[in-house]
Amino acid sequence: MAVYTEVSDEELRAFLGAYDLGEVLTFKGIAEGVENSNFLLGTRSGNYVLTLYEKRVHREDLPFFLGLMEHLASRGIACPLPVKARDGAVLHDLRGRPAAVITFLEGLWPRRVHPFHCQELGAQLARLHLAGGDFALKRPNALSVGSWRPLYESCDGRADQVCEGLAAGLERELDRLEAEWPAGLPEGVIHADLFPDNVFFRDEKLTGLIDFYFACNDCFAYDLAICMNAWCFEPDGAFNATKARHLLNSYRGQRPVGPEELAALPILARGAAMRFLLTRLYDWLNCPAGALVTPKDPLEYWHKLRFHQGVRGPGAYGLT
Ligand SMILES: Nc1ncnc2c1ncn2[C@@H]1O[C@H](COP(=O)(O)OP(=O)(O)OP(=O)(O)O)[C@@H](O)[C@H]1O
Ligand SMILES: N[C@@H](CCO)C(=O)O
Repeated sequence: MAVYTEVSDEELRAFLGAYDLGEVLTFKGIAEGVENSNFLLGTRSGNYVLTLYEKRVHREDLPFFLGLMEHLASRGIACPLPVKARDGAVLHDLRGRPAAVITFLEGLWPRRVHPFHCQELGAQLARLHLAGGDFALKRPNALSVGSWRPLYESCDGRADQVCEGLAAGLERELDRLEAEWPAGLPEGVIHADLFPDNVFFRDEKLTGLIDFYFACNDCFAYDLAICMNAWCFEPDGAFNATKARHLLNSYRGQRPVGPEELAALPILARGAAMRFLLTRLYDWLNCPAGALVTPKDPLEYWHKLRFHQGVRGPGAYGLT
């Protein structure tokens, strides 16, 4: 999250007039994150997060995201619940943007990832995939392979401003991903952005998942690849096969992963790295002046992508 759109006291009062949340006690912007404008909201009835949906979230997708949180919570996956206003709706407008209030989830996200975090994550990711099985709505992945070249082109040939040679490397990789992207793998609802800052823990136990605003229908193994990239590299860039083994094996303890899914992991991990590299590159080059946001480093994902380019099979991910 971040704050792109400020909300004045009067605007907040008018907006919350439609809810039964009680007197406002605290209200402050959350600097963490990069996608939407988020505020911590404390009222007489409890703590909430107020989100104004920004650039990448389309209004027509919000019923999917908010409905999915309700669905998963009803299936025992701890996640925030959208709060209904008195008119029964969870979505309203604030400063010209769609906005919603969701419940605040207790817990801390891991600043330093240990293998036990990956183990907890793997099992919960599989449970999420299973729990999404009977969710009625569908949403294709708007950030899958077909979107990467247009996203790259929207960076106007400026990739080399970030790193000399990046443009040529990305173009070669896009050709390869477009030619080899797997089809026909088992699919369903995936989170698609399950980074450490979206997973809360208390002691060594996972307590909840947040940030479902990229959730979509896509192959389950792609979600695993996203998590492997986000959780199994060390701060110095080294891949940690022990963490990957914990992640993959605890996932497999809840949902069997077929040989075709395992074989696809290296290319899926390259694609997952490309997806986050490109959104980061775009944001790096187009950071709005005055917004409370720290853009994330695109090159972190270029290094991850380069690692997977050298991988010959899923054995590199700690599997035997
Ligand atoms: N329901 C919630 N309960 C508690 N904290 C929350 C909740 N929603 C968001 N936060 C806090 O706000 C931070 C940013 O939220 P979130 O990850 O949803 O933002 P984002 O803009 O989608 O960013 P990114 O995708 O970069 O993680 C979280 O790391 C967490 O600290
Ligand atoms: N989790 C993403 C930001 C939200 O898309 C990243 O780290 O690039």
